[in-house]
Formats: sequence, C-alpha cells, structure tokens
Amino acid sequence: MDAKQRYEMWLGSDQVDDVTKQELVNIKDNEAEIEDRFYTNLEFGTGGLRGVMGAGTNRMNIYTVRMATQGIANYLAKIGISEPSAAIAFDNRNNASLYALETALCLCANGVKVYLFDALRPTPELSFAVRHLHCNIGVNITASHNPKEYNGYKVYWDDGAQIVSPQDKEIIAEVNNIEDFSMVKTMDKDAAIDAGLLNVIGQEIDDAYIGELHKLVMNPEEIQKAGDLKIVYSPLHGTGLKPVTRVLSELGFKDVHVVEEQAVQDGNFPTVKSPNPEGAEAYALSLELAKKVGGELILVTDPDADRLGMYGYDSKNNEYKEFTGNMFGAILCDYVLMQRSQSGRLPENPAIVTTVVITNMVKEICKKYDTFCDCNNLIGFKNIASRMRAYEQTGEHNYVFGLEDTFGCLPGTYARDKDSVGTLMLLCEAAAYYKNRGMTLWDRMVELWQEYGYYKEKVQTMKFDGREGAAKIQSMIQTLRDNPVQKVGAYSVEKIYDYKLGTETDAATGKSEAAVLPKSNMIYYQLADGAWFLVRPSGTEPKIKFYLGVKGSSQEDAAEQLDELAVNVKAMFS
Ligand SMILES: O=P(O)(O)OC[C@H]1O[C@H](O)[C@H](O)[C@@H](O)[C@@H]1O
Repeated sequence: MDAKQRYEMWLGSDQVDDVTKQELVNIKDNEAEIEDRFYTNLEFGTGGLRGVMGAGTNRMNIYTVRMATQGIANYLAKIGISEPSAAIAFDNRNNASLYALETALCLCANGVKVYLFDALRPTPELSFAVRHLHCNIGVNITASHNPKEYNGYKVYWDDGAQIVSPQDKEIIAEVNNIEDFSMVKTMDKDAAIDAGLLNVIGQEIDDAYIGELHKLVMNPEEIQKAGDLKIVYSPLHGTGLKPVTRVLSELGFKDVHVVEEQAVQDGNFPTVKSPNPEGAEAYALSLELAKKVGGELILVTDPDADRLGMYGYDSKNNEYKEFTGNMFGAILCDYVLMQRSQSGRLPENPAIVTTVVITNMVKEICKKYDTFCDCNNLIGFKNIASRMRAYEQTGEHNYVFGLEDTFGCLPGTYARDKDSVGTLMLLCEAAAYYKNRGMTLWDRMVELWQEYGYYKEKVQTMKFDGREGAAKIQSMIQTLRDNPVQKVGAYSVEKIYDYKLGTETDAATGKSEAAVLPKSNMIYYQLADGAWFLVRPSGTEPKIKFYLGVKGSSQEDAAEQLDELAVNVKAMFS
C-alpha cells in the first residue's frame, strides 16, 4: 500500500474514531502532509518508537501504539514464551497514560499478564521493575527529552534493557505484518482486572527500587557531615520529583530546594520549549533559584528521569559553571573508581562501559585504576546494557559504572537503562565528600583537567525533516565516505573508522583494513593532537549529528580548538 491508500484505509475504517478521521479530513488537499504521515510506519530507533503525536502510520497515536503492541504480542507467541508477562510505565506526557493503558489492554487480550504502574514513574524504575518482577518484557510510554509534540514507546527485554538488533528487527517485522486494524486485539479494562491479567503496581516497586539506590552509597558519613549542602533541583515537570526528593531526604541531605514551577506535572512543559538537560533553557529557573538561595549544586532531570544535567558553583569566580555529560560523567567515574579501589571494593576485572563518543578523559581515568574501558560500543544506552548482559554470560568483566556523553549514567546493575535518580544521588555524595575537603565539584573538575589534560567535547546537529530530509542525511554521510579528507582545518587526519564498512583506514598511506567495529552508518575521524570527530544520523530525531572532541593545553586553548574544529567540520558538510 502506498501513502494515499493507507490514508484512505484509515478514513474508511470503522475502527478509527471520529476525532482522528476529522484530523485526516482536514489534510485532504495537502499531499505532502498525507505523504509524511503515511509513507512509512514509525520505526524503532535509538530509543524505540518515537514520533509526533497525530493521525497516521508515521505518527504516535492509539492505533500505532496498539499495532506495535500486537506485533510484540505476536513475537512473544512466535518464540514460544509460556505465561508471558510485562511491566508498563509512562511519564507526564500528554496521552502517555492513555497509550500505556492501550498497550496494557492489547497485551492482556493476547494473554499476557500485565503489571501497570498506577501513576507516572521514571524510565530506570521501569527497567528495574522488569527485572524485579521477572517479566518477559517492559514498555515505557515516553518521548524522553523531546518537545511536547512528541511521544514514544520504549521496549525492554527480560533483563530490563531496551531491545537491540537482531531482536528489534524481528519485532518490527511482526509489527509491520499488522497492516489491518482487525488484526489488533484489545479488551475491556474491568474484564482484564477480573481475569487477573491487569495488575496495578506502585509503592512496593518504589520501595524496592529506592532500596537498591541506598546500596550504592559509598560514604554515608560524608553525607552526614555535609548534610547542609545546598542542592537546587528541577524535575522539569516530569517523573523525577518523588524519587529524587525521597532518596535525598532519606540519605540526610537537608537543604534541597525544588523549583516549584517545574514540580508541577505537565505534558505541555509550560516553562521550557524542550525539556532537555542538554539545552541551556532547561536551567533558567534553577539558576534563578540557586542565586537566591546560594545553591552549591544545580541538578535537573528530564521528564522520564533517565537523563540529568548539572551546573556547579565556582566559589573562586562566584558563578555557576555548566557541566556537560562528559564532565560529570568523568567526575563520577573517577569518584566511584577511587572510592571503590581505596576501600577494596573494586571487583576483579572491573569495567567502565560507555560508547565510542565518550570523552577520552574517561579512558585515562580507567588506566589509572587498572580498569577496562569498554568503549567500542554504538551510541545508545541499550548498547551499554548489552555489554552488561555479555559480562553476565561470559564472566569476562565486572560492571562498575556505565556512562554516555548524552547526560546519562547507570551506577549499578539493578537496572539496565540510564538512571538519573541514582546518578544524581551519587553526584550529591561526591559533592558532600569534596565539600568536607573544602572543594566544590567545579574545583574537582579543574583538578581532573590538570591531571589528565584539558579535554573538551561537543555535539553539533543539523535538522532535515521528512522523507527527503532522511535521504539528505544519508547522502551527506555517503559523500564523506566516498570522498575521505586528509585534513580538517589545521589537523591532519590519522585514522578513519567506517562503522558501516567495518574498516580502519590509515590516512597517510590510504591503506584500509578490516576492523572489529559494531555495525552502524557512522564514520569516526581520529585527528592529530588528540582531536576527533564522528558523524552519524540521529536515531530519535530528523537530524545529522557531529560529535567533536579536542585536547588542549588549558581551558581556553581547548575551547578555542573546539570552536575551530566545529567550524571546519560544519564546512565539510555545507
Ligand atoms: O542520537 P540519537 O540517536 O538521537 O539518540 C539520542 C540519545 O538517545 C538515548 O538517550 C541514548 O541512550 C543516547 O545514547 C542517545 O544519544
């Protein structure tokens, strides 16, 4: 079926509600809009299904949610799982609880026992719940940090990790087989409860999850000594509020200031355009409050509380400094390895698990603590979780800490997705530890730069919408593949790693050889003087992404080098 035929099918179906049909009638003369909404099904990307809410097969709505769910149910049946079970959560987005219920009822109608949260919960708690309740799968309705127009559907497997290849492809094949609404089952909510298929969960899972976080605390006495640490926190209208304030108060942090306007659950995110800790606007209200109360640490979590962001007080210059995900990730990585090794709690064959675009500083920190830095992994926390699964199967390493540049860490094995609550808690512990030594986390960052070098990184993006945009992004990457360069600005190119071709090329000789690289359409340029860049298409947004990194001789030098590299890389693609 082409886009127009699918559009007609939706309009003619007695299973599509009148409001949706009216939305479709309103675009009847807009060919481009019909094409965009119906040319394809939403695809599983880096973070599962994600799209703008609205009518169409390429949109998030109850029909695409049900079709995806039916595909998953068919997959569970196909691989012969007896007595299947699922945990389902949702965040504060508009329609999130509705999509969660639709998912639950479709699964129940397929004989799957469902545990559905009674109200919004963080992504890491869903990941934990899948493991805790021994479910076969989990679903979380969230579009993470995307703007309010979006919603999404993250799918978890029985270890609590988001699904990866080839399983995601097998599931999507089942989803794509569902072309007709009549293939989708659903049932009445009361009937599902009476049959014991739909079970509501809440407090008992919260308690078990928070209990796991308590076990991660390394220095409770440091927290007691610095319990007056002034923490400013914003949940950005989402799920972090309850678990974050609970765990901080249980640990003895007494001076926590929550940004009130952003403590209100709201799917319209009235105080921010995009509830993303990677963007400066997410901190505007927190910074205001911090200046008022003398905050030492500013922490924000995204709506589904898998990511967090941070600003720290710089007492020497009396200002707040922004920390990138690489920066606080490096601080925590160092803190955890140092504390564990000093107290003899570092396991044998310890590993820090991360991705190809992490700051090189983390690799240096790992060397110091004789720890394996497992970084030849694709972007997306699910790929870190895959390594955790592999370790459990082979026993080759023991996971200590996982982190991504995109503001996400996981400080233990209790969950298999990034956890802003556990990460935030450990950052507060580290801040307390350094406060007791007369230092701020900014002071610690400066020390790390002095010890390891002035690493600095950033990500640049360019947006290209729709079908044409997606093709343009592919062709930009292919053009670089076909026309490799030998110099990027002042840097000469040392090596080129092509993750699609699985090759490593020596730029000086032009010789290519096969390399063990996970497969993906991305290219990594290793440049002289510790600089690098990587280009890839986003898996969650219509964007091409450029990851850049440099190593300077001072903070100023690193900033200058990075700006220059950014200009030169951009010029290559314009
Ligand atoms: O870069 P994208 O494919 O858009 O993904 C955006 C982000 O999605 C998730 O949060 C992943 O865990 C991150 O690693 C990734 O950076």
